[in-house]
Amino acid sequence: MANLIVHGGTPLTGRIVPSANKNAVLPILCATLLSPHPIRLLGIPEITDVRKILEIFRTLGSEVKVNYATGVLEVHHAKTHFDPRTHHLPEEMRSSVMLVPPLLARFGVARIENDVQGCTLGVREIDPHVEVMERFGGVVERSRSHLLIQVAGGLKANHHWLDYASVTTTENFVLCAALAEGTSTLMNSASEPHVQEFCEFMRLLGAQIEGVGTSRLTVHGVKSLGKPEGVEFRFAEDFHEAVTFMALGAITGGCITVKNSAPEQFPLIDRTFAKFGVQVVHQDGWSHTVVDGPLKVREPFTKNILQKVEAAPWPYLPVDLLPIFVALGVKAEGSMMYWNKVYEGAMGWTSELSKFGGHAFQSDPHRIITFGGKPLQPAEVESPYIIRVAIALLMLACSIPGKSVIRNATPVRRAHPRFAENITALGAQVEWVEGD
Ligand SMILES: CC(=O)N[C@H]1[C@@H](OP(=O)(O)OP(=O)(O)OC[C@H]2O[C@@H](n3ccc(=O)[nH]c3=O)[C@H](O)[C@@H]2O)O[C@H](CO)[C@@H](O)[C@@H]1O
Ligand SMILES: C=C(OP(=O)(O)O)C(=O)O
Repeated sequence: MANLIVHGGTPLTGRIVPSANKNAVLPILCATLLSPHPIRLLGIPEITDVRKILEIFRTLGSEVKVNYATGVLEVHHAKTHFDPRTHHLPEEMRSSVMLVPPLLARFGVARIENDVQGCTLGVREIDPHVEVMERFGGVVERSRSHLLIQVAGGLKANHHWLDYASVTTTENFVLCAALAEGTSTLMNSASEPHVQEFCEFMRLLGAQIEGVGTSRLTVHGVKSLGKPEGVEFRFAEDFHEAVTFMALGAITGGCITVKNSAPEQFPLIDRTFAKFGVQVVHQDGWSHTVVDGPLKVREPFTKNILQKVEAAPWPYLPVDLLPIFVALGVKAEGSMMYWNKVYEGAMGWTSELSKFGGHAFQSDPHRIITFGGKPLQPAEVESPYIIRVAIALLMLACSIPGKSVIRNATPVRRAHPRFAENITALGAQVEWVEGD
């Protein structure tokens, strides 16, 4: 685990181009395994989860050439092989589960370890994924350490309706359906920007997908994916990172301008910023915040209710962004309620906020209330294993004059390449210290 040491109190200001969205990059990397032809990806971020997937590709015999300085990845799964007795998919990241469909499509067998984990946000279900595999003809065998999934005679198209709009289950459905025999439909599919970006990449490979961005996806199976001469795809900017940089500017009293090619995805995000007195301006492919005086929660017109931020599957505000707004709420004068409708274990870090002098109250597993604008002091805090909670704690540390320590900030490296370097260039004094 590594710690971040922060000397806060400097307004962060400048321009920055966000990196690619981890949650688009990971399913796209998994999708490359569906094709035996060369694939070139531009803008690949140097993050832990990418390294782990590339490592497994190399172990499987794929050709992988990556240059993180230029952001170019060339991957070619021509001589790839898979043996469930010796090849184990990485356990420390959720997206391992999206390697299963390509393995089933190409080798008829896949194995997934029992303990596949991601951020500690609560129960991360595996059942919806297993159900999808079974619907496509997978036969699942459970053992003490893993699940073995086999399919005889190719994947078979089907119609399925998810219990909830799960991001990676939707991506797994599309990964299975792309090469399945026949037409498949999925109801209650997820439609997050990263799901849409993943579907765009699948289309570039030749997948026939209708309904991208909606809750009903139709996929007409094709015989093969990719092109012998190769395909090239450039990742879009990560909206999580764009929001993070803008919020860092606003909380420190500075102004960070971020490249943003998709402002049409932002109306609800902009309205959420506005609840804290932060205006977002989108202009000529760039976005920045404008703050008039200290941050202040906007009073609702309805009497006797709390102002609130509700997070749920897209097109709601994404749950992964909630901690960023909690940091703003601790700083802003006034009260705000945050409602995480997805995870039951994502809000249990109010005690860390209180170490800064912040006042936050956890009302139930899904909700907290911030009573912001209290005097804050630097502190040594401990991040749970949740990417943007580590960042929310860092945001507060950057806004408070003096030295703070964010212990166990390592999850930041799962999603945001060169994060400390990037914010240093914007005026922050922050460094990594490898810890116990
Ligand atoms: C690699 C990747 O892309 N990870 C993202 C993906 O994870 P992931 O695809 O694992 O998240 P899901 O969309 O499946 O939802 C996560 C969990 O929430 C619960 N649930 C969710 C919705 C709902 O209506 N009811 C319900 O019970 C389930 O227990 C589920 O396990 O989407 C999450 C939700 O946007 C994000 O936090 C993760 O960053
Ligand atoms: C929860 C996250 O990721 P994962 O699903 O990979 O744990 C995240 O990106 O915030």
